[in-house]
Amino acid sequence: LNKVEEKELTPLQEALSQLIRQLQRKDPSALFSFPVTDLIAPGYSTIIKRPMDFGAMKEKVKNKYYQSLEELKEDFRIMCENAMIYNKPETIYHKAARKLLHSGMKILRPVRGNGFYSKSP
Ligand SMILES: COc1ccc(C(=O)NC2CCC2)cc1-c1cc(C(C)=O)n2cccnc12
Repeated sequence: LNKVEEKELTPLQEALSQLIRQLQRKDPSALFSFPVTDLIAPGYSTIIKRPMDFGAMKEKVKNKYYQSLEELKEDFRIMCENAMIYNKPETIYHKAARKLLHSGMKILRPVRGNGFYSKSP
């Protein structure tokens, strides 16, 4: 019988998944859950060179792309900064991104890599 082996999550994957869940609670309208398309945001793909969203971050955790907490933090920052670059300051998206960045950093800043996972010695 082909046994479906359940995917054991590594401690890092567990920690990163938990952090993303906490961060997503700060985005109740799910404006950052999925990729921004050129359809809803004209010219987006020409302006924003490194698109990022929570779905992509979860995929990267699943594929063991992240080697450290720092790399997740960087993607989170890029995601928020993209929204503050593309959307004018008075838009709900720019304001939501600024708010998300601040509340998200309160969650991520105190989280200490235990040294084992961070690349830098
Ligand atoms: C996955 O992205 C989205 C998903 C849903 C919505 C959405 O529900 N917009 C309604 C709230 C007022 C229209 C908006 C967005 C959205 C995010 C963004 C970001 C993050 O820049 N955005 C920019 C311009 C236009 N729409 C958006």
